[in-house]
Amino acid sequence: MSATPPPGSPDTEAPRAAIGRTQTTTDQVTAVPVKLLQATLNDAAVTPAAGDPLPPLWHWLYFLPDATMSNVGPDGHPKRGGFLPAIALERRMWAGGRLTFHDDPPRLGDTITRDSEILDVQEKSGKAGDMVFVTVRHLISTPRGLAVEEEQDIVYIAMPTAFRPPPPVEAPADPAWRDPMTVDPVLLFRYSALTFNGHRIHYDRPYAMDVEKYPGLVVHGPLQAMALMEAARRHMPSGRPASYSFRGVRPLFDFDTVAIHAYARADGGHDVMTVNGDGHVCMKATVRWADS
Ligand SMILES: C/C(=C\C(=O)SCCNC(=O)CCNC(=O)[C@H](O)C(C)(C)COP(=O)(O)OP(=O)(O)OC[C@H]1O[C@@H](n2cnc3c(N)ncnc32)[C@H](O)[C@@H]1OP(=O)(O)O)C(=O)O
Repeated sequence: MSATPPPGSPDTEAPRAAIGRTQTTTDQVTAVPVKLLQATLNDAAVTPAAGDPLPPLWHWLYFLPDATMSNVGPDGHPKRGGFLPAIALERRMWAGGRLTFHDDPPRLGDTITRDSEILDVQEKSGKAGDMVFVTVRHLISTPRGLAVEEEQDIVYIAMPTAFRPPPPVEAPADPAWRDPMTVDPVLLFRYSALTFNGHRIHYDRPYAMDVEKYPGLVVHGPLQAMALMEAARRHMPSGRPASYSFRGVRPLFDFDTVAIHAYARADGGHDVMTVNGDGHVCMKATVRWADS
């Protein structure tokens, strides 16, 4: 385990030396981000009140990165170094995650604590070339105890010279349900603002296209994961998600026509996925329901 270097200082150690590094942060579950995300997701939910439970995944509205402008890197994220290892590969993507939701969620008004640990740093070679996956575990607690266990996978890839999408994965036929999802630059801007995510691929088209070589603005992985979870909850109103896992398979863009497909699983859960206009899966997620 290594001590956390100051933000922006290059990690002189091997990236795997960061494994075991820990960080604890606290925050307050306030109403304004909840109201603004409801509006952003076109959700006509009632005004949030003290004591209301946060829907699953909505803890992503808290514990936001607060790097000063002088500590922001060229991609708009906090400069490399600090808690996360300073990976040299320039292009960062949110690759996936796994969550367990305990019985008593964070509630409006709670002071919440996030205990984070770098669980793994793995160099891999894939179709996109050399990659480094960093897995971070977050344990989210309220005054009543552990509420959410989460593992996040972040991937770093070399800056490409041209956009080379992963091989397409066709969405299976005959979904149990299929909902349209509208994505556009305003949605992406609002989600970036709500999560204080400065990554320029989501709102700065010249940067996204000229520097990272995407064909358009990239839809956030966490936004897709949330949209999939919200769709699953709409269709299963009496279900309580017990666990959730998701993986970004293919980038989704602001110009795409998007649908959310769902497929019932033999274990009582659902596979849900964002599917682009070509019928290709972009994010694939699995929700398992408590008591199913
Ligand atoms: C927020 C935020 C950023 C974002 O939101 S970025 C937008 C959301 N993320 C995406 O759109 C990711 C889309 N996915 C991809 O572009 C590709 O799947 C990816 C991640 C570049 C990998 O593609 P490859 O074709 O190179 O992968 P391979 O099939 O060759 O697999 C090689 C090994 O990597 C493992 N792997 C692949 N994808 C994932 C994944 N999503 N999560 C975890 N692991 C993955 C795969 O299992 C192979 O491993 P082996 O051990 O079997 O070698 C922000 O920055 O904050």
